[in-house]
Amino acid sequence: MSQQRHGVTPGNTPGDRAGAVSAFPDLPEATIARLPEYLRALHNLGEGGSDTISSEGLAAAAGVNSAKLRKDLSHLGSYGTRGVGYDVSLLIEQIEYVLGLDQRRAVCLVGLGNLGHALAGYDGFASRGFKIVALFDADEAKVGEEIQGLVVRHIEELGRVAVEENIAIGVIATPAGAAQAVADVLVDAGVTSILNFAPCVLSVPANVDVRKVDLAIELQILSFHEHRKASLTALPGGRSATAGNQEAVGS
Ligand SMILES: NC(=O)c1ccc[n+]([C@@H]2O[C@H](COP(=O)([O-])OP(=O)(O)OC[C@H]3O[C@@H](n4cnc5c(N)ncnc54)[C@H](O)[C@@H]3O)[C@@H](O)[C@H]2O)c1
Repeated sequence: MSQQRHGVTPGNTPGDRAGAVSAFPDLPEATIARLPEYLRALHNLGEGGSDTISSEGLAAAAGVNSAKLRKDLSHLGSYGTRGVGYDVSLLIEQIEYVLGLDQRRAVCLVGLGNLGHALAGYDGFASRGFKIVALFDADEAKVGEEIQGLVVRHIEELGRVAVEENIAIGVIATPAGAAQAVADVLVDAGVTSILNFAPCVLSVPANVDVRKVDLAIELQILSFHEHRKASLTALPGGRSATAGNQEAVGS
């Protein structure tokens, strides 16, 4: 889990223009985790030519329940128009504003092994507003290697490069045993957001946000659901499994 901070940003938010919110909203963690899903669905709808979308339509496109979606969007001061639905481009603007995606954030990646190579080669980050600007590894054999136009630098260069490149987010893809030391280097370099792929808990100061991605945990959660469904169908009278549910990885 991350330690999230959501400060108040005074001023003219898109929500203000819609006449709804007057300050930066303090959002529930679960709502924040769903906003990127809504955004992805809205971009797809917009590209498909939709100007407006009903809450049911957007909920279906995002794979969530429509009551949950309406509640989430009400936190942004977005209620849609009865009989019309939500304005797709306005809602994109509102969500991008709240997620801070109206600013491009520089990202560095530490650990260029199997996972690091895959992440460095993924072009989906740039299209969603994140640019990987620097790659670091501790292995001299990897330093100097070029991946997607970036040269892998030694981890010792991180402090200087983080300042030069104004790095906002550090991604850790090292073995678990090295992750805390890497997190310390990132924190010392002034990086206050970390995405950790290593299977370990990081200790960081209160002003640093950490998000952890662990696909093995997601598989274990699915394993629980498989186990539960099997136990339900095994009940006397053959009760069927409950309706499917979808959650984004990491939410
Ligand atoms: N989150 C997930 O779902 C997921 C999936 C796969 C792997 N992982 C984790 O991601 C991490 C990387 O996995 P991998 O298969 O790419 O490992 P890998 O061994 O192939 O690569 C690790 C890289 O980290 C570098 N490294 C080690 N110590 C370092 C340090 N102090 N500073 C900078 N770089 C350092 C190594 O030189 C190497 O290049 C592991 O912790 C693994 O458990 C997570």
